[in-house]
Amino acid sequence: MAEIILKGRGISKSFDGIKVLENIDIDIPKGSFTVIMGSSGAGKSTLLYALSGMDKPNSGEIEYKGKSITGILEKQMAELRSEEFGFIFQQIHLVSSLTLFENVTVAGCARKADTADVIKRTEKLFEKMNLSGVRNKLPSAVSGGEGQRAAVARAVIKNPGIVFADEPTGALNRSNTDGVLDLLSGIHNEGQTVLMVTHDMHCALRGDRIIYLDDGHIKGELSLGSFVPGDIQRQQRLSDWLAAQGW
Ligand SMILES: Nc1ncnc2c1ncn2[C@@H]1O[C@H](COP(=O)(O)OP(=O)(O)OP(=O)(O)O)[C@@H](O)[C@H]1O
Repeated sequence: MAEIILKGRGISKSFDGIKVLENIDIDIPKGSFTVIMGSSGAGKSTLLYALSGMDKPNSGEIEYKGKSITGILEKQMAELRSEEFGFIFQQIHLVSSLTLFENVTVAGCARKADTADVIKRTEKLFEKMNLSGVRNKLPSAVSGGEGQRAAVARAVIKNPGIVFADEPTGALNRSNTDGVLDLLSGIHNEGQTVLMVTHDMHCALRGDRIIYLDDGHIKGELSLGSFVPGDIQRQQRLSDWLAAQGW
């Protein structure tokens, strides 16, 4: 059985006295591509933020690589997020005054990083992500798809333990969406653990495991196996399963 890289137990979260997450238990196996689905307002992003240490749950325990991260100081949590976690959001948060290439190398040059190695790895990522031609452009001068592909490069430059993606294609058209999804499938095939929130079935098909959140609870879980482009049966399985969840 795969190692559990991230574990949540009894996670609850309320906003203004309204329960959004209620006693959630969740395991993220190393190397998995887990997708959290559910209707709007089900608590998907709240769960992702709690698991990634971006927001604190009201109660519950979270373990990363076997160690509790629940009670750690904010400074240590910030270090953990910076060193071990990669993030991709719907809105592309690149530094507007830096080129795409600089955005990625700056993120990669954390403590103890070898600058020459970071530059070499960024060049490789840019080649793989079809970004070499726009590497010296500012974020404002590239397309949404190019910007989001650079954001994926930035998320993986430090070889994070987990990449957290919150609706990473929510602001993109279909062709740019597929470009970003192909990158996510690519990094997953290379062994990267990915945890993605989406409300889009087309995106969810990339996951090997789907969790359905409903009214603050995990209602169901589907094991989908590896993604194969154009697999009609996979689409049907997911679609039938989502319908059974009340999607
Ligand atoms: N910071 C906050 N303050 C108050 N309420 C919040 C906050 N963040 C989330 N909520 C509320 O918690 C509920 C769950 O929000 P969340 O963003 O986790 O849902 P979601 O499933 O990701 O929805 P969507 O698919 O629409 O993004 C919603 O009712 C939302 O309004």
